[in-house]
Amino acid sequence: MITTAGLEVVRDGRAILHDLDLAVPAGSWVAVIGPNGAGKSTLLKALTGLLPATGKVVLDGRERLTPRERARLVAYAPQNPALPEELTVRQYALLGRSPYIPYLGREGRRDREVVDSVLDRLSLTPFAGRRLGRMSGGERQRVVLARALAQQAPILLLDEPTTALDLGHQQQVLELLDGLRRADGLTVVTTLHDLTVAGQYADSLVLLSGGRIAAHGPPAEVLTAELVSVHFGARVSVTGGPGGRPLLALERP
Ligand SMILES: Nc1ncnc2c1ncn2[C@@H]1O[C@H](COP(=O)(O)OP(=O)(O)OP(=O)(O)O)[C@@H](O)[C@H]1O
Repeated sequence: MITTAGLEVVRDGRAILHDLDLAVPAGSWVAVIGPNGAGKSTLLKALTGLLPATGKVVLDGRERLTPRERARLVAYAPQNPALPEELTVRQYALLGRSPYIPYLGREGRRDREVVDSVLDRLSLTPFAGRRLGRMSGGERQRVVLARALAQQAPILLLDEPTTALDLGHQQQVLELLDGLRRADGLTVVTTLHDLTVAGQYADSLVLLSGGRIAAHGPPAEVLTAELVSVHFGARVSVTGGPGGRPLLALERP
């Protein structure tokens, strides 16, 4: 569903991503992990076409897409988007329907139904009429996700979708994403800082370090104490959890 070949991003004269070759199969969930500054957010932005990059990015077999085609194919939720404070939750989520609304047209019944359903699934219905400037950090993060999900695109690129969420809402969002990809065959790429969570939900992990792929594979192959020590400088113990998926715990030095 997503492939890159020789993907390179240079910003302010400095190479941020180097020669990345990636393949994300349709219907899979790939988590991009790595230390701060490794290039995770940059990779997601390059996949959306938001950043100038060299090399190839092929989405659903296509290298060239109009903005409208791209918006129907890829939904992207950035880490900390600037939100228009005066818009209500519902108005903001409706922006996700823009690729389906004719030029100079208005949203229709189907658009409103999709948005209502997404707000419901993210427990945002009680906030539908509330302005974004009056929402908490975690509530705003769920609204950003609601807009991305309302887009109903087959590829979801989510940058740290759960950082501001409490444990219950983290689980709700992660289970919702997992359910969507199983039911609708969505392809999901997320950056995630919580390595155990990444290993619990993703089919495969891409470990980025210094803008290069340091490891790529199933969670048990990437989440080893050695790789975590080398690339994060952290000491952890790794045990096998349900389904052989690794559980990591910090160890005091
Ligand atoms: N607009 C920019 N101009 C120049 N350099 C940038 C820009 N944005 C990010 N960078 C640099 O690119 C590198 C990768 O940044 P990126 O945000 O992709 O890292 P990340 O892996 O997502 O980090 P984090 O875990 O801290 O979110 C960093 O060294 C950062 O300083």
